[in-house]
Amino acid sequence: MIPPETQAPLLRISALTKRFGGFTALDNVSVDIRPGERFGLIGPNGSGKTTLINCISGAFRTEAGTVMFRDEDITRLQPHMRTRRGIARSFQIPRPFKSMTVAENLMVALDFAAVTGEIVSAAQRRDTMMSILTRMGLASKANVSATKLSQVELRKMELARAMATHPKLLISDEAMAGLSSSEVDEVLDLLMSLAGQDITIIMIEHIMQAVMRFSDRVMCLDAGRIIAIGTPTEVMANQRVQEAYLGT
Ligand SMILES: Nc1ncnc2c1ncn2[C@@H]1O[C@H](COP(=O)(O)OP(=O)(O)OP(=O)(O)O)[C@@H](O)[C@H]1O
Repeated sequence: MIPPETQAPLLRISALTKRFGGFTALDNVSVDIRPGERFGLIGPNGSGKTTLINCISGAFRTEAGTVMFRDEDITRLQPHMRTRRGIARSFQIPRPFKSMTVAENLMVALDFAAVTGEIVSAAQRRDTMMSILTRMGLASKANVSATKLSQVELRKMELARAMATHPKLLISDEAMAGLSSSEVDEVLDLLMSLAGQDITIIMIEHIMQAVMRFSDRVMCLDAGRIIAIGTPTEVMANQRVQEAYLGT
């Protein structure tokens, strides 16, 4: 087996800088993320976490630096093309189509993800949809209106929609915010099981215990810069992290 640190990175971010007018939200950020890694991204409010994932997903153009994904330079690629390459993102606040059932919501995501020219029968699409819902523990909710879902079910559906694009890299943006501790465990278990299935996951999370349990490595941003990167234990013990993030 190839040791993880010698594998080619799935995602390589090099010297990335993002400015909003005169304000620098990301300042010369470089990091490699390995295939299969569970990567926690932390930092205080306004430190640049969302900006970084917007630069990875393509929502933001960058001023300088490059984003390489599976050895391809995707820095200038449109967001939907990055989705097709295998980058998916779940949003902190799920916005399902309220007039639709869970199954219909997922079908929309599957349609979006469909490769142009690929012929997939309705039965195949339905099978794919049901297998994703089963993986997410939502099979019994397939025909339920999205408006009837609980908060934790909505978060799972948001992850299911991201999974519909068959990602190699899944970026989970605060999927656990506002959930009870048992619900946090449910979503964490789900993300763990996805990570065990050939999916690399970047998890943005403010719930420290979840980050600690989930991550192989953690990176902490502060004011747009990386102040620490390493194992969860190393990062939590880092004095700059404690000062910046934990306010101690
Ligand atoms: N579209 C934008 N226009 C102007 N400034 C922005 C924009 N998006 C983010 N910023 C600024 O960039 C900085 C980083 O914001 P970002 O949302 O990336 O932080 P964050 O670490 O995700 O914070 P939080 O934990 O609160 O979500 C903040 O000062 C924010 O105000």
